[in-house]
Amino acid sequence: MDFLSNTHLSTGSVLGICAGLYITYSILSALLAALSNQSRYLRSQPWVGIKANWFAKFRSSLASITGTRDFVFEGYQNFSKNNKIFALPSFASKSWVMIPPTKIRELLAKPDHEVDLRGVLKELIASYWTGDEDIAGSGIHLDVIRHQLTRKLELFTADIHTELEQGFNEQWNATKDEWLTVTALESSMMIVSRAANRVFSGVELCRNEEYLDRTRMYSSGLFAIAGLINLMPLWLRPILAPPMVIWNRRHQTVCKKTAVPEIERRLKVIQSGDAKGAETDALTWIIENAINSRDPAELNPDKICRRLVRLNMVAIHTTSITITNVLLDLYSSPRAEDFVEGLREECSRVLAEHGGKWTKAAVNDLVRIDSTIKESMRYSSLAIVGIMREVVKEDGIDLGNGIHLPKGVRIGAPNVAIHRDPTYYPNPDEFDAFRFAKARDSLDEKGQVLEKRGQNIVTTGEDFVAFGHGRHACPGRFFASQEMKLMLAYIVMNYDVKLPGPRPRNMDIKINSVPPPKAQLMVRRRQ
Ligand code: HEM
Repeated sequence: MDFLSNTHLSTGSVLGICAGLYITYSILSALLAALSNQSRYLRSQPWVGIKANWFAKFRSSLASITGTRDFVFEGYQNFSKNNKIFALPSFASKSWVMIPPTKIRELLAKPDHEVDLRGVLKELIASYWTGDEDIAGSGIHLDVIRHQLTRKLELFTADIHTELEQGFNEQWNATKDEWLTVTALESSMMIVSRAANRVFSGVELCRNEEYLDRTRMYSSGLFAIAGLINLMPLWLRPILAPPMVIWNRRHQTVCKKTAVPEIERRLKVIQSGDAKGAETDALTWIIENAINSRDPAELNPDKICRRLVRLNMVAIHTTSITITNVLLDLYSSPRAEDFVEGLREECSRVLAEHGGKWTKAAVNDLVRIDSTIKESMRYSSLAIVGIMREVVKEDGIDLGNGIHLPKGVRIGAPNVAIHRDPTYYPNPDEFDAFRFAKARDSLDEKGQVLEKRGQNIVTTGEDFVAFGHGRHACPGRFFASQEMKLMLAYIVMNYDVKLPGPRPRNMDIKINSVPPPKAQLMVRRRQ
């Protein structure tokens, strides 16, 4: 007994000493950080959201959990409009230095060894704790998105449409006579995930409910856990983060169980040189690129599976949230009836012109559909702060007009405020579905759609930053826009849709804004 209680005591003491050391370490690091160049620099900048009261800095960082949007609008009016930078508090993470839209081009022209995106993205998903650091933000699956997927989109239009149709039949299984209530975000996520996985890994996996469920749960779990980890002070993370991720890893294990047999089958086919035996999709391209890399580790089926899961992670939530916003914005608009009529007219006309089949060329002609989605991305920005970068150049960077940002400073752009700036968008607080279609919707003397450059959804700019901008702008946007356009076209042609009440407000959490998970739609098959 003595021995046991002694052991118990000594374990307790060791834990106590460790905790003590850790807290001392945290306080020392906080003091050192406060003395660093970066902190001195931040202290000398104009801040938003800080009121003259007790613990002002701490209270403003706490308020940033749900109040970042207001801070950004305040800073935009007071500083960005005068081409100045401002500092934005951020709870439990580095504060942001917000640059005005006029400086975005200059920032994005800087090479990656001066301003870095990857490190910021890795931190947002807390990849140090949540895992897969070896593939997060780099490598073969990203090359596949950038090159093969975007170039070969036309091969998949019909397949995506087939899966969307099946997905809607399952998720929005309404009749012509009765309204069915569906959960907007959840049902969209199911439909998007099925259609996207057809292109990522073929018919078998995209119709395997367990695989789809687990990839979705893994991503949602990871985003939620990363969000919580990022809210924790640094010293608490090593204690709480490891147990938090254990359960989520289980989803990844089940994904592997389901997908690895298919991956091994493909590996065999492709390695045997039977090019025709392998389906054309992202999985095949990942394997081909892995073979070309001449790195045997890349051919590990587990690693290939983790890449497939990562593809799901970057693609499904972003697309589902965006299409949910589109539906909530469109059908809650006082002009919904006119917009929907205009969209239906366009879809029927374009489909007839293309022989009744959805092809990439047909989707390209959906100018009003394109505009409606783009308008919603402007009006209900997913990112409150975007173009996230960190200065990694030793002696900092210059952005002209005397703006110098030292190493370690985290940079962002005021997305929400740019998208509501009347200089770029007349009546910015109105959801005008055909805002971007008006210039393109007229026909020339040969009956061709007049293409006004820069109006379509995939074109990014200093005034449209929903997909980022510059060389790191979302490489999946061509794929995402094709999927979302086919989806909206399918909805307006096949369903009547209404909201059970007013549009529910999106939920702001730090720098992101998402539709409430319980937001509902009422749907009915068209008469
Ligand atoms: C509507 C849906 C989507 C939205 C709103 C969106 C938005 C974004 C944004 C804002 C960025 C950061 C760009 C920057 O900072 O300049 C980004 C990066 C990225 N997105 Fe998307 N995205 C969407 C869909 C997709 C899809 C479907 C894929 C894959 C098929 C994808 C893959 C990626 C990747 C790999 C990156 C990192 C790029 C890099 O590191 O250079 N995204 N996305």
